[in-house]
Amino acid sequence: MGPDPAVATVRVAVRHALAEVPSGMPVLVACSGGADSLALAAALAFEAPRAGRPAGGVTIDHGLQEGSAARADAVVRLMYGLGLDPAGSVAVTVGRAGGPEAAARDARYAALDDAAARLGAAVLLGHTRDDQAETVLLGLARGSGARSLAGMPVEFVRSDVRYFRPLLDLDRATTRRACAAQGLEPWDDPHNEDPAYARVRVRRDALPALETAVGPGVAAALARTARMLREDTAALDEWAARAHAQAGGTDLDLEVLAALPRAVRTRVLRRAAVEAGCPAGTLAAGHVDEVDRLVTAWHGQRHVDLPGRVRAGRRCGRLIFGPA
Ligand SMILES: Nc1ncnc2c1ncn2[C@@H]1O[C@H](COP(=O)(O)OP(=O)(O)OP(=O)(O)O)[C@@H](O)[C@H]1O
Repeated sequence: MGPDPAVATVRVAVRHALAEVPSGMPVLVACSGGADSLALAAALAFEAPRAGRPAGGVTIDHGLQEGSAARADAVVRLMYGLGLDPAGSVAVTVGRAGGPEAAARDARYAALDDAAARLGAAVLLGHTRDDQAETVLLGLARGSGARSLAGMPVEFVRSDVRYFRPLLDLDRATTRRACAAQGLEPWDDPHNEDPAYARVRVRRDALPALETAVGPGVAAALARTARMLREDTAALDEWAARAHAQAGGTDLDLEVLAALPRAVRTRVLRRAAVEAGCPAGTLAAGHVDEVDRLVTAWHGQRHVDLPGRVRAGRRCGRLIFGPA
């Protein structure tokens, strides 16, 4: 008899992801102990030896709840029990910048970067299609641009570490069933049920209400929207990279800029500002719009000051980014 269908589905997803990891590179699963990453850990433990690949796991103790260290130890034991080696926990200190969720995420990724870099490993994350749908819906409700509505990519690199999300096409019900079928007991983080978080309210109230209003399959539809937007934004980014090189780095030809569609021009302006030293995370849409007005609605305004002490101003038919 073959494995339970949910177990088989998660394993196939992991097998496909492993095929994308450079040969010989070890793989680490980031496991919180929740159903998604636990099902992912079990599938990795099954698939990695068959692919001839070393595989381990890491869990992060954010230290935000009572008993978190003991729970991290339990996740480590679970991972060893599955056959993942090495398996370890990393305790992190969560700061305050950007709010509690963002601070926990920053601390978690920094710790995952370190753990993976030490082993020269790639990292698997357990985000599912439901997480993707929530991200897109939150972005829509907040009026985000295409970059944000494009949701989470299946694969990305940060700090030279390759990250993969093998479960992005699977729903949460599948990971829960896969855990149950293998006798794995996931830990349900109370934060995931806390209505103080907008994401929890979207999961609990908004998505079910949408399903009632427009019919089943809303999460899959939102994930499809994200995938299409990701392709579109990748094309626009590529166009902007070429236009940026053509317009001239941090000293840009105003005529070339003015001839570009706004979606491409604002991307070029953003790139130029960052190249001149403006920290990418601090550059808001409003800043870029103000610089854009120097190009398309100039009526004598002198310059625009940007974060990172960068200044954009017009001179002799050029838009110049430099130190303020
Ligand atoms: N404490 C943690 N330790 C290790 N990895 C984590 C931790 N928290 C989150 N992750 C990783 O990030 C992914 C997404 O995080 P998120 O907070 O949405 O997950 P979760 O609901 O806590 O757990 P799960 O996704 O396993 O059900 C997880 O699937 C996991 O891969």
